[in-house]
Amino acid sequence: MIKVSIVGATGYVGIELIRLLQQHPEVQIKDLISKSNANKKLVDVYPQFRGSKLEKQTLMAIKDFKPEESELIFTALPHGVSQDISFQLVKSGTRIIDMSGDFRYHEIDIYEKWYGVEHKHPELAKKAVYGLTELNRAQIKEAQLIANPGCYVTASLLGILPLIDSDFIKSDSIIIDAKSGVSGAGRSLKSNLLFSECHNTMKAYSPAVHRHSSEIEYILNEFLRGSYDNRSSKKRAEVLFTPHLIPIKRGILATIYLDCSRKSSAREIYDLYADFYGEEKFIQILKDELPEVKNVAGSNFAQIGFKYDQRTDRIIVVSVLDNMLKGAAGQAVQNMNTVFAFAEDAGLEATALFP
Ligand SMILES: NC(=O)C1=CN([C@@H]2O[C@H](COP(=O)(O)OP(=O)(O)OC[C@H]3O[C@@H](n4cnc5c(N)ncnc54)[C@H](OP(=O)(O)O)[C@@H]3O)[C@@H](O)[C@H]2O)C=CC1
Ligand SMILES: CC(=O)N[C@@H](CCC(=O)OP(=O)(O)O)C(=O)O
Repeated sequence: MIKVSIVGATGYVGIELIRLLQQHPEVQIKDLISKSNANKKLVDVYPQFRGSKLEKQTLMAIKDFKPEESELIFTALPHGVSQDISFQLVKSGTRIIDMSGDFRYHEIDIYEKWYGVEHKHPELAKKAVYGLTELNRAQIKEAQLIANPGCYVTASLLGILPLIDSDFIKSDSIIIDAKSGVSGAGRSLKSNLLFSECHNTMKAYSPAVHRHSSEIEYILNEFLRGSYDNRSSKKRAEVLFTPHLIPIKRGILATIYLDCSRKSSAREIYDLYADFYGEEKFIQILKDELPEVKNVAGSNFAQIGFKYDQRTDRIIVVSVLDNMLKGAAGQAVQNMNTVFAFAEDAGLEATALFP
C-alpha cells in the first residue's frame, strides 16, 4: 500500500481522484488539502462520501501538510497556482502528478505566450515528464514530476499521433473541432457556466487562440522530433483548434480533419492505429462505427473511430473520452500505476455509466 495525498481535493478533478483512489487496492488516502474548505469534514462538502471509509476524513490546510509523509501527491489546482505549490512540494522528494498546464512545456516561452502568465520555475518545468501514458511510459516510470495532459489535448493527441508521421498525412493542416461537457471548466463559480446560460445551447469559444492549440501542436512536434522514441521526422505539425461548450456534464468529443497527400484506404489507416496502440488497455479503435461520449463517460477508456473520404482525400477522426477520467484523474491514476508498477488498470476497471 502507498500513502497518497491530494492538494486541491474538493475541485472536480480532486474529487474524481478521491473516488478512484478510495477503491484502489494499493492505495491508502492520507491527506486531502483544500483552501476554502480546510478543517471541514469531506462529507460536509460532498455528502456522497457518507457511509464510505472516508466518512471521518477532515480536509487539511496546506500549512499543516507534511508532504514527506506521502509517497505520491496529486496537485489538482488551477494553472498559475500550481507552479509555486508544486515547486514547494517537489523539495520533499515525494513524487508529484500535476493536473494543470504549468509543467506541460519544456519551452517556457510557449507557455508564457499562450497562458499569459510568467513561469516562476522554468527549471522545474524542464525536468517534468509529459504524462500521456501511451506515449511516454518509459519516462513516466522514472519521473519525479509528471505533467498530466488536459482533456481536450488527450482526446486530440490520441486520435492524431498514430497517423501524423505516415507518408500520406499532411501534418501542417490539422483541424480539430472539439466539444466538452461543462465539468471541463471546473467547479468554481463563473456566470457563463450557470445552468440557464449553458443548458439548451452550444457555443464555440477561443477559436485559434485557445491555450490547448499550443499544447497539441507542441507535443505533436516533440513526437515528430523524436522526443519519445528514436524518430527523426522532418515533418512539422500545425494545428487549428476550436473548442465548444455543450450541455452535458462530462465528456469530450474531438472531430479531427486530416488532409491526405496520396490515396489511402480504410484498411491502411486502421492498421496504423492497431500497430501504434497494440494491446493498450484503455484505447479502443473502432472499425466500422463512430464513437459516442456515452460509451466512455464514467470510464478511463478512450474510443477512436474514423472515416476515410476518398472524394476529398481527407480522414475524419472522431475521438472521445471522459474529461475527468482519461482526460484528467483516470489518466493520473494510470500514471501512478505505471510509476509504482501496479496493474495499469488497478482502480480503473469501471465501465461507462448506464444510461
Ligand atoms: N475539469 C476537467 O475536466 C479538467 C481539469 N484539468 C485541470 O485540472 C486542474 C483542476 O481542475 P478542476 O478540478 O476542474 O478545477 P476546480 O476549479 O474544480 O478545482 C480547483 C481546485 O483548486 C483549488 N484552488 C483554487 N485556487 C487556489 C489557490 N489560490 N490556492 C490553493 N488552492 C486553490 C480549489 O480549492 P478549494 O479546495 O479551496 O476549493 C479547488 O480544490 C486545473 O489545472 C484544470 O485545468 C485537466 C483536465 C480536465
Ligand atoms: C469546458 C472548458 O472550459 N474547458 C477548459 C479546459 C479545461 C482543461 O482541461 O484544462 P487543462 O487541459 O489546461 O488542464 C477550458 O477550455 O479552459
